[in-house]
Amino acid sequence: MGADSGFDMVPRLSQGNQDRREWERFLEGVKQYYADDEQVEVGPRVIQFKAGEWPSLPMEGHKFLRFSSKITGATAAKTGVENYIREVQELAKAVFGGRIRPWNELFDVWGFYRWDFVHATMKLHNLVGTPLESPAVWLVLPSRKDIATPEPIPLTSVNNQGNTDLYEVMAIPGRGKGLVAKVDIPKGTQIICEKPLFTLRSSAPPSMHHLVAEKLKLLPNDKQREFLSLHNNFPGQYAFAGIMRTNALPCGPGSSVGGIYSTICLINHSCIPNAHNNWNEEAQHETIHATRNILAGEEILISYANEPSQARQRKLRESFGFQCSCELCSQPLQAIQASDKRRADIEQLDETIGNPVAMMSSPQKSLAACHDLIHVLDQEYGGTVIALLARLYYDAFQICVAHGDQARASVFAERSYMSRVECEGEDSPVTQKVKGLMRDPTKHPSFSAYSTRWRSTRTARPRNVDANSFDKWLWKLSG
Ligand SMILES: C[S@@+](CC[C@H](N)C(=O)[O-])C[C@H]1O[C@@H](n2cnc3c(N)ncnc32)[C@H](O)[C@@H]1O
Repeated sequence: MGADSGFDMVPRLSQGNQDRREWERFLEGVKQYYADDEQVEVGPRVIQFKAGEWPSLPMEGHKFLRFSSKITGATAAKTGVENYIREVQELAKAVFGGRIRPWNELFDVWGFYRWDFVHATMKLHNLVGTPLESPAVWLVLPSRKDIATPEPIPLTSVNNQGNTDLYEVMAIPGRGKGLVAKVDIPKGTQIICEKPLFTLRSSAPPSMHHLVAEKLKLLPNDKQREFLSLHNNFPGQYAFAGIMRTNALPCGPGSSVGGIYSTICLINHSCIPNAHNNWNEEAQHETIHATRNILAGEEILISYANEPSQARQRKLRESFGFQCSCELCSQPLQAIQASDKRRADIEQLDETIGNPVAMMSSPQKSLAACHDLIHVLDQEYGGTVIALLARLYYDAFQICVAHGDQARASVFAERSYMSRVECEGEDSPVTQKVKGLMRDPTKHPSFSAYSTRWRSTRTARPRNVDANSFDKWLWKLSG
């Protein structure tokens, strides 16, 4: 018997340079502090607490989540475990400040992370002892790769606007406020669905300021306050226009109409996002979906810009007024250059795919460019760019449909549909449109518009073949 106490790290450590440096500084602090204490050993990759059955745990490349101990009267007194917790907590606070959240179940102060999630993570690392039985001090350090293995924590309710079961608003070092996942959020989950406070077409600051004032007059007081509390990177004479410029999200790709949202506008940018925002024109609302599994304690991040780093940074600076400090932008120069090369390749392949003359005269080359693009996208974004994949599969659909190939067209439409469901939801008008084309590609206006050289029926796809052979057929690969 006994109660647990400790502290959590919220948001959890990222793989970014600043977090790595702070983690190193924290470890160095622990090392120096316990230099004369034989019970504690801090190696380059391990903190080992030797008293009782305290475990030693690997750290490199992992993310710090929880440090805790079970307090049992006699054992606690014998091992002095409470002192260790308090001391390490102070050392952590000195480096990580407000990210360190102390808790003590004895006094009904609960941790940020749920125990079932923490236990699942510990099991993955084969940690010795069990936190429920031994007077142990634990550092729980899950890595990104662990995410597929723990049982996802059931989501208790539908995730509409105002339901904060999935996330909470928190201060994020260097980025103002942000949204942080409270539980593991599986890929494809709709995290938020929100109606805008208002939408407005973009215009020059003086007129924008005036138009926003008109919109605000129509809102109730609490909604006016929500707008006024949003961040402004362009303070000055036209403050309302500054808030719009900092926060508005386009109502659809490339739209000059922007929407303002009380919650969604608190989501920060990452050049490698883990979530996707989408405007549903029919329902007139914006949704946020997880584009990969997001761990409890991770910040929820969307992308405001996708270009190679120089163009991207310029856009973020000039259009949105900030210098990006995301995981990618805080990588060493060499890694950023490698990413730039991939993003330039992505742009180049996009151009090739979108070239109508090539699509008409040499569709096989256009299809090959789609195939190449999948690999570059995967290398750059690690499978988190469902929205880009949805578009890519739709491009491949268009190439096939324009040459009368219903079999391939319906497979590509199916893939595009599945990606759309994951990043926009079943009820998105675009998802529904692609679903219709998946069932009957001939409904597309450019069916057989360029030629019938690839003519096939919808059911002519190969059956009972392995994935490799199917892919060879689908992409018209030789060999
Ligand atoms: C739409 S707001 C997001 C919420 C905002 N952090 C807040 O406190 O209200 C966009 C602003 O957040 C900050 N921000 C977002 N992503 C960032 C990033 N990757 N690096 C640095 N600042 C960021 C910038 O100040 C940006 O103008």
